[in-house]
Amino acid sequence: MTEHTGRAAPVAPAAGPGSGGAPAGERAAPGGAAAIRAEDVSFGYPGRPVLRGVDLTIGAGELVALVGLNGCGKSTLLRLMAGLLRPDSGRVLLGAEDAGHLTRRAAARRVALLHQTGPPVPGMTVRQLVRQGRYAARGPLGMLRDAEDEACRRALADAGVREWADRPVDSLSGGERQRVRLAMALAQDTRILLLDEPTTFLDLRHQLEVLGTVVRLREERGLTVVMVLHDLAHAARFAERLVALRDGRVAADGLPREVVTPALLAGVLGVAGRVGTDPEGGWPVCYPDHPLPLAD
Ligand SMILES: Nc1ncnc2c1ncn2[C@@H]1O[C@H](COP(=O)(O)OP(=O)(O)OP(=O)(O)O)[C@@H](O)[C@H]1O
Repeated sequence: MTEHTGRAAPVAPAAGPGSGGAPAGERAAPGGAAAIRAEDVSFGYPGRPVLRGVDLTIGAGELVALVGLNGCGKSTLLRLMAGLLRPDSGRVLLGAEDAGHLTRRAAARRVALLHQTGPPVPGMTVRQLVRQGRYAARGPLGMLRDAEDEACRRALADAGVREWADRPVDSLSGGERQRVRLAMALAQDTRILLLDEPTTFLDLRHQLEVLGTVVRLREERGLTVVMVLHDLAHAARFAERLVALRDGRVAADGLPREVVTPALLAGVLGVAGRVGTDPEGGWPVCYPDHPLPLAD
């Protein structure tokens, strides 16, 4: 994995995509293209409504952080964007295509989703697991394409896990496995990357390294990235746009320096606190104080 300086990609509001004064949801995407568009999306599990009328456009090339309390629907929204769930009403478009009409394989050629999975298959090596990320790129008979080995090699290197390629995944620590999951998602080689808590289990150093890698890959390859982060400091620093969900709805959407306020902390994240500005980087810095009772 390439070293990241720690001086994050100040996701240059002035020059970056998504900058400008318009509300983020209405902002024109770079080149005018929307990579993902959720249109009035509602979804629930049996007896449990989760998302209620979500309208959200992610422009091609944007780097967006999705934040919100546990259970507010962040992972569910990513699964809808990945075509793994179908909305009860509304629709999710990937480019011009309705994600709900795509086969799993077709969706996986467009979108890679890093998510928390169950325990690894005993004895399966890192290389074997990362190769599974190539399933959508294979032919219907599972024939390997020439590009497969190269894509896997590149994904192992990008995620910084090449040295573990021949180790069984079940012999790795939680943080090491998390980076292997990132490699598996990168091996899909898609233009859209959805990352559900990509820094879970990682020590601070590796959190910064993984987020730096995401920023770098997005810049180098023009990827569209939506990542769920619980660490608001990281969301504010590494993403150029922050979307907050509350009770299954978009409660805030905009540039981190506009959106990260004491009102967001209190009203959306249930925390009393102050917000300052990093003197060097210019991104917002939160000083959370104490939890607040959650309003219904
Ligand atoms: N497969 C499922 N069946 C039933 N309910 C589910 C299922 N998956 C999630 N839920 C419920 O849907 C709601 C939203 O879950 P989701 O995982 O999208 O939340 P989240 O915002 O990602 O939470 P967290 O921050 O804890 O990961 C929660 O109340 C959860 O219990």
